[in-house]
Amino acid sequence: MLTRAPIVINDTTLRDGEQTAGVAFRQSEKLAIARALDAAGVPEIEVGIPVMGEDEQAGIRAVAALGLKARLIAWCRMREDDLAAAANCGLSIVNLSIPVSDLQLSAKLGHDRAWALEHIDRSVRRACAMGFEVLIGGEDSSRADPGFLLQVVQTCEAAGARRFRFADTMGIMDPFGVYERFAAMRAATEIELEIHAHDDLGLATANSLAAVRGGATHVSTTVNGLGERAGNAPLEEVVVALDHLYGLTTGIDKLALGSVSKLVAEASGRPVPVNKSIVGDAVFTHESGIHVNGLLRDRRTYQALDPHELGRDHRLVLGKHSGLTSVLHACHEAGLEIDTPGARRVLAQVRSHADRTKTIPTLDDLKRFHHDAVSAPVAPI
Ligand SMILES: CC(=O)SCCNC(=O)CCNC(=O)[C@H](O)C(C)(C)COP(=O)(O)OP(=O)(O)OC[C@H]1O[C@@H](n2cnc3c(N)ncnc32)[C@H](O)[C@@H]1OP(=O)(O)O
Ligand SMILES: O=C(O)CCC(=O)C(=O)O
Repeated sequence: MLTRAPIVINDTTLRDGEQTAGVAFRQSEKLAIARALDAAGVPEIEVGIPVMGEDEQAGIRAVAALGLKARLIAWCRMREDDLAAAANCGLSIVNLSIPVSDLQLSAKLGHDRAWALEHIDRSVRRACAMGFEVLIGGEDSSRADPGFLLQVVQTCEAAGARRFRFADTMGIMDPFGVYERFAAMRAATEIELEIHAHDDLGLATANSLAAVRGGATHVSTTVNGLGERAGNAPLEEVVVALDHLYGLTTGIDKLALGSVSKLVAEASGRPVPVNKSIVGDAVFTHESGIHVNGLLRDRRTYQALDPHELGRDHRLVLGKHSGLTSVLHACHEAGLEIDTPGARRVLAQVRSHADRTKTIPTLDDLKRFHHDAVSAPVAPI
């Protein structure tokens, strides 16, 4: 367990989440998602990208007009036109993004490290003078020279930025590397540090936790892990893992995670896989005979998380891997009397049903198997 101040979640479903190829939220959906995140206790929401134009700005203004408790952030490139657009949106916090790897600095912007440091200093001061609270996004931080990155963070701090966001833009880091980079930044600066992890190697949540261990105060997330390519660190995973593994609170209501997930799945047109951690439909469903037998004796035998924490419950189903306990239990629950030899006959039918249909038998199926099993002639001794 870590003894620390609450970790602040900066949810970017409405910005990086919407950057998922093919996803576009209507204004009504943006408002509904913002409301749901706020009601769940998400303290920061990255609302959109003002420089995209009037429609995007209108959407951001509409979210701002909701009067939510959450702090709302506009994502900007580190450019004057982006800042001017943000000034049109009624928000007081901007995230100014600048690439910090040599590759992106030179290939995208045609500049070098010295220019970047000067540009950060100038841009932060300008944005502060415009009355914004300034957060800095270090795009491609994971491929930046580690020594240069510390200079970047110190330049942000000296110029008056409140936060530096380390973006593993390409999702190429592992938790050990992330921990080291955050520990080094933490030792070099007092400002807030945020991790923005992508999931290209399936490590976004693990990397976010490693960043927290290394000193991150803030974590970027998206609902259901929506986002560029393989997506971002999923809100639901980060919130539950921080709580379970480190005892760190985020102030987010775990009971709300399921409904927020459904809302975003629908609005994005990206269904949640049934086995998706925390919010997947099947993550508390058990078929295997040994597991069901254990769960019925003591839930802790095969319970990673208490589903009640998420407003859910275990579901025990019959299938190819069931054992006799499962069949006896299912029959009992359905009010069907059966003895052990009868249950063996039901089990044979359950297995054959699973092989043939690749589905979980319904209550009607079970009643039919039961009827066949109890009316089957008893084999002569
Ligand atoms: C890692 C991330 O997620 S970064 C966020 C990415 N999100 C998006 O791109 C979604 C929204 N983007 C858009 O709507 C458009 O790309 C806009 C409005 C930002 C820019 O549109 P356009 O002016 O048509 O530029 P275009 O998309 O062709 O190219 C991007 C420009 O941004 C510049 N740029 C990229 N990152 C930065 C940065 N951090 N700071 C300054 N300039 C940047 C590029 O060099 C390029 O500049 P150029 O037009 O002078 O060549
Ligand atoms: O620079 C930032 O603010 C982060 C941008 C981003 O989404 C990323 O790098 O993946």
